[in-house]
Amino acid sequence: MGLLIIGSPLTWGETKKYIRHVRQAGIQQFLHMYDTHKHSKDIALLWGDEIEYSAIYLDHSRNEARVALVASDLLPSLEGKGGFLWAPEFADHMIEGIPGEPFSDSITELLGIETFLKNRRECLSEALTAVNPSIIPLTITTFPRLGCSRFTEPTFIPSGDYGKSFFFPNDVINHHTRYRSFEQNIRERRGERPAINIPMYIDTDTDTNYFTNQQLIHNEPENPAKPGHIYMDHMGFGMGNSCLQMTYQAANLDQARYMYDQLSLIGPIIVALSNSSPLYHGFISDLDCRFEVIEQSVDDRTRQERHSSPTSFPNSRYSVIDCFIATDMYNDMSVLVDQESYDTLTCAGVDNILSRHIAHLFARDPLILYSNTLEIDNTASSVHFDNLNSSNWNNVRLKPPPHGSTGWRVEFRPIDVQLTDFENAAFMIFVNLLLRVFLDKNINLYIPVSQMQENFKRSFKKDSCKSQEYYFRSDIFTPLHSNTYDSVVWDINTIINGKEGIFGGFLDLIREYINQSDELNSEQKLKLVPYLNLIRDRARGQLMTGANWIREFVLSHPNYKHDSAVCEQICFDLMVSISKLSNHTSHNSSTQLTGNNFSSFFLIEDEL
Ligand SMILES: Nc1ncnc2c1ncn2[C@@H]1O[C@H](COP(=O)(O)OP(=O)(O)OP(=O)(O)O)[C@@H](O)[C@H]1O
Ligand SMILES: N[C@@H](CCC(=O)O)C(=O)O
Ligand SMILES: N[C@@H](CS)C(=O)O
Repeated sequence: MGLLIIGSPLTWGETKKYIRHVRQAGIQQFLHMYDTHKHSKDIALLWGDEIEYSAIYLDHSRNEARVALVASDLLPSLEGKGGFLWAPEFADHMIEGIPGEPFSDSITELLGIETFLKNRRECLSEALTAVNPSIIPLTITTFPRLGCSRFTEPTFIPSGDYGKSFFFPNDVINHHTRYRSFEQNIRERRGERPAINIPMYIDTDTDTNYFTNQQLIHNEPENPAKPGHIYMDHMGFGMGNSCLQMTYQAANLDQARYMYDQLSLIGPIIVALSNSSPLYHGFISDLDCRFEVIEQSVDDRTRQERHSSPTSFPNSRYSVIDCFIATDMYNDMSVLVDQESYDTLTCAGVDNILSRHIAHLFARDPLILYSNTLEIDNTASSVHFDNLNSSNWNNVRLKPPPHGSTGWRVEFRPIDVQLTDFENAAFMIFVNLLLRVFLDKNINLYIPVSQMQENFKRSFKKDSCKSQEYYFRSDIFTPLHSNTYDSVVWDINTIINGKEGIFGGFLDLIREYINQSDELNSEQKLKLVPYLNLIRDRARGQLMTGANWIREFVLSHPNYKHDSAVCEQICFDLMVSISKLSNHTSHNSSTQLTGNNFSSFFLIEDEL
């Protein structure tokens, strides 16, 4: 959702004049929040999810599926509906669902998450049906034919204006000024339209020059499309994709910093288990995750910054983090900072590591500015801080307490949204329990940042749950400030399910934690099992990820021509199948995406 301000956004030309002002004010706003809350403690582990739903129009008369551009008009009437919060997202077919109030720190509450998600989907479904009975909410990460001809309902044609997309009409963007300004200002700062090139899955009859040979692109002074790649040229190809995010409130600032680092470190493992997005722009890709597509779609760096300048960022503003914030010991990447921000923070008493994190975020330019918030009381507002914090789209985000009773929060952001409520619930439960284990046992997952970044790269690849191995700390029980460490390279199955004599596995730690907790009775413990079995069986390679399932669906479709293309009929059938799956799957009815052996996971009380 991001920071939604009502007002008139400035153009990029105007915004540029205030960059230093925004940085200076943003740092003062951070310092105010920091000073007020640096000693806050014993705050409860509240948490909440964010799911980005897609409104999909199914045209049964033509067997075509399209994205339904309804969000801007629908959202006012959704306010408060069902007790949920509903928010806009970048594209007008996206609607974000958030709990009305954050969930509590009770483990018992986790048992109701799937029902909560089903109710939220049902609530949105009713609202969409009232607009048009042919529109349904799906939790797909990417619409497979995003950017192909007539992919929207109603139909819009790309304008063809200079610098704009050849494929993606700006009418697809949500009407809130935030999103339209992002698209324009990122493009203007960059100096040209985004160029997203994603490796294509190559089959026997694939035309690897499909995009390079397209007439419009071919006429460009320099062909931005790469052979053997799926080419996309608009921010919406990335930010039009959906994820599942979870936000956790920490007991205090130190714990938030620990959570930020550890959640970042487990990111690649959770990504590999949850990948759900192999299709882009009408083609099958060689990736399973949306992350690198979004990374390229919002890359606002100029050509010079991207290619040579040693004083500029090596990556996009949507990226994996470059430094940990609870310790410096594993920070082996050079980190660009805004020096003035860093000096102000350190002079005000913020330690070097946290100062560097904030000054690193502040080395990016603010992208959107509103004339009505330019001059603001820095002790009463965090608008300029949030401007930069919320447009550094990293795999994790530290969120300072804006007001009153809220604590320091950490947002876990890397994973694709799952096709079904059951799977989304499973990942919320798994990450939540794992985080509790980490806090309970002071688990130490640290490896160098460079190895964590390499893990992420591996986790985005095709079939990364089975085909890749990941750097992992060989002893995760070493004290957090111990200065000896060793990393090994393990597969996901070892990390999740363990290997005799080597590592017990994350699920074993969760099992031990649940068995020691007196919060759940035997029956309640059993209810957690199917969710954890999903994780167990994906890690074993016995259950497909969403990405595997989607890829197989396309490859085995009778209309598939071995050319890597996802035609209208395949796309329609896929959307219909996902709709059936998401409406009918419960953990004990599906054989496709869930496990069926519920009994032997936990030690049940009778057996204790
Ligand atoms: N005090 C809290 N502790 C933990 N989670 C919270 C708390 N307050 C809100 N959340 C959760 O944080 C998530 C994001 O909330 P919200 O949309 O209000 O924040 P935001 O800053 O606008 O988000 P984003 O960073 O995604 O733009 C939701 O899941 C919400 O339930
Ligand atoms: N849709 C984006 C996240 C947008 C946001 O920052 O909230 C993603 O899939 O990562
Ligand atoms: N969720 C993103 C989309 S651009 C933001 O608002 O920051």
